Amino acid sequence: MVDAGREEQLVADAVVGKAEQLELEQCAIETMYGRLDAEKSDIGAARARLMGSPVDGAEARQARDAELARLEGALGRLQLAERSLCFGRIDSSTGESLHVGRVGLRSESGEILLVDWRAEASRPFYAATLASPLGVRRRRHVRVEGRRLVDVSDEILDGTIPTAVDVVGDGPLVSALSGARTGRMREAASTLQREQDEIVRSECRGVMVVDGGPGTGKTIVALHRAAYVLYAFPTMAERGVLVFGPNRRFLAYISEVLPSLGENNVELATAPDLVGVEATRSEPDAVALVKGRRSFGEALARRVQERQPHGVPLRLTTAHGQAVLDAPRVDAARRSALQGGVGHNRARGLFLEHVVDDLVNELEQQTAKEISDFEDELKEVGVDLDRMFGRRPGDPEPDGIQSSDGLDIDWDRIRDDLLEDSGIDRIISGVWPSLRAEDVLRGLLTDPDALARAMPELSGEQIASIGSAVETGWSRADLAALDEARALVDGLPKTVYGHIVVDEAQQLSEMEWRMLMRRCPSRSMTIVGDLAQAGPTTTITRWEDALEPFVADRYAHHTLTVNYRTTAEILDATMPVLARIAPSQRLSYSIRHGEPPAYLTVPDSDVDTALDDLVARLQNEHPDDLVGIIATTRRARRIEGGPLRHGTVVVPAPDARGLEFDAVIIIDPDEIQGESATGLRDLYVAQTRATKRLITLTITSADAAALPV
Ligand SMILES: Nc1ncnc2c1ncn2[C@@H]1O[C@H](COP(=O)(O)OP(=O)(O)OP(=O)(O)O)[C@@H](O)[C@H]1O
Repeated sequence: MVDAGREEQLVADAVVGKAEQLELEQCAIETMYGRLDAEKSDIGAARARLMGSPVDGAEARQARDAELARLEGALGRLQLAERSLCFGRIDSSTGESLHVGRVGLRSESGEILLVDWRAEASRPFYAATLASPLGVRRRRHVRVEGRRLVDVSDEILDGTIPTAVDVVGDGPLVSALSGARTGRMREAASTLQREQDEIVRSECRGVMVVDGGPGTGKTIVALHRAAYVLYAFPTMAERGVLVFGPNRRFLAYISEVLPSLGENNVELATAPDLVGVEATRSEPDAVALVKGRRSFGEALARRVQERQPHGVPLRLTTAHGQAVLDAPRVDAARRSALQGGVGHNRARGLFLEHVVDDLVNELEQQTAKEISDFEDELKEVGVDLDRMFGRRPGDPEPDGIQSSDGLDIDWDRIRDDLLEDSGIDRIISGVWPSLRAEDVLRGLLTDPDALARAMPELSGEQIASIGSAVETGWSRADLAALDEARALVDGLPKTVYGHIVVDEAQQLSEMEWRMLMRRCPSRSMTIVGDLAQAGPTTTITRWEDALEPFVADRYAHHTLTVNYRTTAEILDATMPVLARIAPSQRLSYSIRHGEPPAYLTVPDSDVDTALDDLVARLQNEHPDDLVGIIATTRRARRIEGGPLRHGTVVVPAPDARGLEFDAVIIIDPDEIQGESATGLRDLYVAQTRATKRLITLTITSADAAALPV
């Protein structure tokens, strides 16, 4: 037992200890910022020198531009490291200590001042636990504002007693998670948890799938993984890293994470960005669903194949003679032209070359035969050809075939002529016309018979409506189909990536998986998603079904289990819905507690007033809260079109995936549930967006009174 006087002394020691610690850390941090400034100015000077030095020739200019780009990249990274340059420190049981932060820094004499969070040396900062301290005695979280140290917080991991130089406080994770949301996701390099860090730092260079319930940090892991790939796998980084998300609202939400991790070289894209075409038309989910199936791509491929010759001979008439190439020869030419997935239009040129080669061969043989027949005829009538051409006995036979006037036939020139011959081109166009990808897709969408064959589950009415909608623009499902048609017609996309991160991957249709895989020939991907949150336009219900066509079973799979977003009370309230949409999925484990969810009922005519009252009350009680109002698409549009409610964001339930708010108001679970075939999943998504407060407004028939339940 510690007596009162001794206790006071310990507290006083701790206070002095903390003040001293803060002072020491502040000194260390000032040194780091000093080095950061020096490195920035060194790079600035190197850049100025380079720009001022003369360059001689294109090669030297190219080399200089590459070096300039490298220096600018390095400078950009250092500039981005300014905020929270250092956020942690580990002290080993043997007395060594290491500061961890956004970039690596060394003093002028080469001594390590700061280690990049992605470096191997930083691993214990994330991986050490009480059960397995990995030689770490103390893990310290450091909080700076501007360049000023604000606080430190220590965890003692090796079981030793904290001393006056240890500042044991609240976990920084809890304070990070309890803070108000801003509408933009924040990076979490300083609080990445062990199970997350293991995935981020994985040595796996192929495909990695990360799933887990809502709020388990899948997006956080995916984005930190992208930053890690850029740091640790330079060859992948050189080929580019893409983060693919379901819509622009989501991309805007995550847009600040990578820059604040010092990485500006990552492309963020949605399907319209990849395809370069906007989806301007909506369509029934049932139609989008079948358009997203692989069989739709196969129908497109058949349409393109039908514009190539199969089992037919080719009759060719040219100024140099006529020839018929039989069907096996035409088929062989087609097959070799199509090798390597070059696409119909480029293959057409190769097919023309094969056909012309065959034609020249044929003409050569025909000419040789004609000459030899003619010679035979002349011999028969007694003409001595040797005398006629002045050949003496023992002279070699003429090399190649000669025309009757004694001149060599230049078959190479004839070949070149034929390649340019408009007549031949017309004949080839008859069997292998040049195509436009848009026309191929439009052709299929407006061909009721072909559609009925490709999509037997659609009604005649739906098929007719697909055809008539084509002229009014492309739908979201059309984009992947257009991408597929382009690959078939014009070959694989020019822009590919060394690594692709896919978020909300449960949303992808089979055609969208193909669209992404086309852009990642190395099959190096981080795929995160939650199949229980899948929307109505995907047929994928298991990761193996999505990946098998591309990598068979060669992929790693991790499941995250701790919920960092939602309080335990809110999570519990989602259990009945989860049990219906994904009975085999276990609820994640929440590390935070809070208010129980609230339920209100109002008549339809009072929804707007009830919403106003609710928002006013929330803002009064919790002025910093960001409030998400989630409703059906129709209702969300109506609310958005009404008066602006400051501090709120209105989101249609199908677009809420991935987002989060301090408080969420759900407007009518039944309406959301009835909006689509997967409405219950949309409801689950809506219920799992709140970090602190969840309020559900149920609409009753007009005459029922508003009553809290
Ligand atoms: N290690 C961490 N440190 C700080 N915050 C974290 C950490 N891990 C997750 N979070 C926070 O928890 C919240 C949920 O994380 P995230 O959005 O990545 O979850 P998710 O699994 O992608 O959810 P959903 O399935 O709903 O898209 C976010 O606010 C995120 O910043």
